[in-house]
Amino acid sequence: MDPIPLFNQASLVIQDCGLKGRGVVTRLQIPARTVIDISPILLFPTDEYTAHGQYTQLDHYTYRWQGGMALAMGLGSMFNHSNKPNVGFQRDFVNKLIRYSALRDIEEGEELCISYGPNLWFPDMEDEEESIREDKRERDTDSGYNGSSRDQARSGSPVSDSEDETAESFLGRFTLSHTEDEDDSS
Ligand SMILES: C[S@@+](CC[C@H](N)C(=O)[O-])C[C@H]1O[C@@H](n2cnc3c(N)ncnc32)[C@H](O)[C@@H]1O
Repeated sequence: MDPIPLFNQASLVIQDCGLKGRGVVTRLQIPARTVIDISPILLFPTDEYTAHGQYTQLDHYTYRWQGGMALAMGLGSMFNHSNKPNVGFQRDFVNKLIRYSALRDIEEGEELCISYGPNLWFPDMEDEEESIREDKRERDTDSGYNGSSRDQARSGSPVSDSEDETAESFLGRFTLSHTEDEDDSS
């Protein structure tokens, strides 16, 4: 798939991110704390989601929300997961939207990832991809090539925690049963 530029965010593209499927990549540097996107959400009430949504593709995309599960309309549904996210998000229950912002300076060519939290419902391919990149770097170094800017950016240091909410609130099928307890207690 050729990278698809986004009209409202000229520096961002949706592109094939290998084993993770499609993802969001920036073509320009993004300073820390920049608001990257504001996605309105579509709310699925708990009873509807429990009866139907959780058995569908929606379950790969929905966020935990007050009163149910929410689908982020726009970029919010396209961020892949990383254990070292460079994007944080905050849910705005009143206005029914999610704000995404840069947790650190992000380099040109980096994929923008959030954290889905500890309970993933798929094998995390980030490590796999990193080892593939590492192998490639070793081969390229042997051949005198120094690697692309993206390769270098992706091997950077871990991201520090942010006051932004991380994706303990991003839910997949295996964490659904915790939803209401956690929401009720907050
Ligand atoms: C919200 S979607 C992200 C967009 C998705 N890649 C796509 O092409 O539509 C979440 C899904 O992306 C994939 N995904 C996200 N992060 C991943 C990762 N680190 N490793 C493997 N798969 C990942 C999983 O299939 C997950 O269910």
